[in-house]
Amino acid sequence: MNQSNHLKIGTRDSKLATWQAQKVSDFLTANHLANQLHFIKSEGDINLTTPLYEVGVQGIFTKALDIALLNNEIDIAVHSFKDVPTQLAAGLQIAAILKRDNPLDVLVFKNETTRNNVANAINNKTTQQLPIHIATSSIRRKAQWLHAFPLSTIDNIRGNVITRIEKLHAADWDAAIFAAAGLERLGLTESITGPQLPLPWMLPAPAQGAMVVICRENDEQVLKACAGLHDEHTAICTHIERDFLRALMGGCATPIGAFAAIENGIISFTGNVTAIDGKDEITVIVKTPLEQQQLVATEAATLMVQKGIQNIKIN
Ligand SMILES: NCc1[nH]cc(CCC(=O)O)c1CC(=O)O
Repeated sequence: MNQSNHLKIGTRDSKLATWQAQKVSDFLTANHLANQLHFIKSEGDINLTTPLYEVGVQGIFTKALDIALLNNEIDIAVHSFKDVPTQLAAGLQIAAILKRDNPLDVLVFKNETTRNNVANAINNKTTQQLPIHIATSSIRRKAQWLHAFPLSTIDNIRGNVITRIEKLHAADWDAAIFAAAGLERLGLTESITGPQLPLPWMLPAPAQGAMVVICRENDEQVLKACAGLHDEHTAICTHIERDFLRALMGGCATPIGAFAAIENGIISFTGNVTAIDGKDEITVIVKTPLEQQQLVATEAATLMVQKGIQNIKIN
């Protein structure tokens, strides 16, 4: 069959990336737009041993798909928005930002007893006394975790979501941190992963829980095809979070948390920077009417500077 008129959806071949690409594919199919998935390996998947923050370059998950788009090998790239560098590659644009799923981080435990001990320490505000051994390679998660649980030991863990669950059960860590959205998309409930504990006090990565569709600039066919996937409130919130990140000059490897939500026409934004040793942190909150969305990120970044962000050790 000649498939040259099919829209080609590029994706990494991890289960999560494939699930996300399939969601876009299903939408297009439901709208009678012929499409097919096209699998591409990324540097971020190939090098599994180096902690992400040491890899340094931005966009290790997105670069291979950017190149495939620019070379016309694919027409659409689907990503977790939090993995996309704040500066898109020249010649590319966002076609749609999907309605955000659960933005929280979740701790997955090997056993129930440790989960209960951690939950109790959080409820009773005695986290300062609880030593625990956890795994994450995100310096944002590491920093915020150490701030709450200073007696913890933290090890790096790499690999896709499924690999990390397997590593947790094979190693001697008590728990590992995941994005709830990733677990939920893959149907990884507690019966599969082991006991879970959502961490509402941990401020997510900018754009966590949201998916983005990227295409070539002015590709009217794709822009039109994907318009129905777009969620305006998610777009406003994630743009604020990413503008805040950009204003503080953070890449994917910075201990910066940011989350915005819109309720009754009011944007509530929280931004956080935590030192990598967990000792110092600064949190800012900005609330403005929806009409003033353009001001939020700059105002929050300015507050960060006023509160002394330059004294926080972030690398
Ligand atoms: N760093 C990889 C990554 N990128 C996006 C998600 C989850 C989905 C999302 O946040 O939209 C994950 C897995 C994780 O952090 O556990």
